[in-house]
Amino acid sequence: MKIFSQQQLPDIDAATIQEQNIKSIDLMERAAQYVSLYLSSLSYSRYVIFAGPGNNGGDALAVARLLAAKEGNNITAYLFNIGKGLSSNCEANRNRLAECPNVSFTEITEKFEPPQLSEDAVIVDGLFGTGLNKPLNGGFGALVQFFNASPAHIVSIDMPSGLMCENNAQNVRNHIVRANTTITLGAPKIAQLMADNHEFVGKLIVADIGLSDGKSKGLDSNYEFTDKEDIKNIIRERDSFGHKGSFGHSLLIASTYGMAGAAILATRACLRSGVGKVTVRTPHRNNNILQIAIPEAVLNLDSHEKHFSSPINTDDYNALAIGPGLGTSHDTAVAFIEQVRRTRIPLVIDADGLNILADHKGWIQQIPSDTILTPHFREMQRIGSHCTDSYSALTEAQEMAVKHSFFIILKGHFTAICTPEGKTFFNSTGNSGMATAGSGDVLTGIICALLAQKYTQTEACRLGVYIHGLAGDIAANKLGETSLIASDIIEAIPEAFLQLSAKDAEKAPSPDFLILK
Ligand SMILES: NC(=O)C1=CN([C@@H]2O[C@H](COP(=O)(O)OP(=O)(O)OC[C@H]3O[C@@H](n4cnc5c(N)ncnc54)[C@H](OP(=O)(O)O)[C@@H]3O)[C@@H](O)[C@H]2O)[C@H](O)CC1
Ligand SMILES: [K+]
Repeated sequence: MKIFSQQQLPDIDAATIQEQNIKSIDLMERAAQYVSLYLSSLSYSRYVIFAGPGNNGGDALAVARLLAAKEGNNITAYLFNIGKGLSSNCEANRNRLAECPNVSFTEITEKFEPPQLSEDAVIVDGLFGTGLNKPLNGGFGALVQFFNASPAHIVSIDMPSGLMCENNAQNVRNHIVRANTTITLGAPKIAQLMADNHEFVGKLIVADIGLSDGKSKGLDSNYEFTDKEDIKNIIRERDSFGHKGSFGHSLLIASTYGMAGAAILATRACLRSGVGKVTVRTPHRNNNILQIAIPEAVLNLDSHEKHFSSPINTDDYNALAIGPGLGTSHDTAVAFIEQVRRTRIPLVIDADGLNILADHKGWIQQIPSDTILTPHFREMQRIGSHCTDSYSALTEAQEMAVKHSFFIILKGHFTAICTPEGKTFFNSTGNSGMATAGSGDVLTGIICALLAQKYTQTEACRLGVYIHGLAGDIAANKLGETSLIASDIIEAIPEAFLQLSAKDAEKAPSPDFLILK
């Protein structure tokens, strides 16, 4: 699913109207139908609707009318018409609502007497949507504070009012609605996917209102939201005649003595992700624990007892992941950069690999093109130079990906994959239970397995992040998010692949058919 910027949204509306031969007010009605359907599904009977002067307000007034058509709903609507007048569709919906008998409707042109709002009411926030062009202040700022202080449940239409579509660094945070739920129209907006805006967005629901994909107008976007359909187009069937060699050989360089768990988690995840063979390079003293924990893995022991100290030739391998539990001692850092510099196979750098780069920023220039880096927000802050919030971290990851020809996986609730071509893919799977020790090592193992199977870097990143999140969701469904640990994610990887693989799911249509393997 493509994500369009704020500037592009009016063009998408225009394309939709033209392609489907409808009027813009019909599109508004469609949006309002989705929102009112959702609101009716909540077990509230009192709805207090707040409409602004633009089309977001128009949506809200249409929602008020549609909700009023259902028996038993107690609807109050306020329209704030205090500036330069209303948009034409907002005005049309005001006129339609004025004819509706069972709505208490007030148009505010000057003074507003706020109603009593108790916890059994829903505030429907239709003040401002994607047309917001500066932070809210004055009366609207105070109105937002009134919403946020009330015990009522808040549902925002399209955007929590006051939130900008992309960059909110200069915004006034206490003048942004803190919604319980945001129903966004067509596709998510970039600001809604940023971790530090979660407190405003609440639960994010996307209403598919049948918008154009922009093709007819030649509109493209650098942002995409990866969904199940995209993944089904990426994932390949396994070659039935394949052998161990055809599914690739992954090399993992991981773990100091005392951190063997990182290597174990990454290796297990790698083995569960379809690779033919895995070799782990690790210090001597990790020998016994790794041999016992993962009998399927081959060990390549570093001569040093306790840490990675000397690089190896990677010619016999198809992909390398380096960093989980690796340590950051001087000896290891020197071996790390030597290893990375001489590597000519697809490469993933994670965890302590990123910490070493943070300690030696100049080394970033020496990392080969097409390397995958997997920082979370704090690691991105360490390897970058100017991230202060989620959006600036994303911007810096995008710039770094283009400048150095890297793939940067910025891990978070909506993990973002930034490519050398300037594209950003947001992931749609995963949950907060996955914010647990070792979860990143699992992702690194999965991606290394996919690279060894000759998925391109873009495919391996998108598929790997999706599978990792899906496995986390499957595990959380069984165990709950609170108790989830990294090993549970690995246990659920097979189920995640099963859910995505057409071949694995194929069943004989009747007993008259016998599907040969
Ligand atoms: N395709 C879709 O997704 C559809 C979306 N719909 C809805 O339309 C809105 C966007 O509507 P738009 O009219 O462009 O914008 P808004 O309603 O968000 O706001 C515009 C008005 O707000 C004024 N404004 C902007 N910033 C401020 C501010 N800080 N303080 C006060 N007033 C502000 C602006 O006035 P200006 O003179 O400043 O331009 C406008 O009056 C979208 O979010 C959806 O809800 C369609 O209904 C269906 C299709
Ligand atoms: K809104």
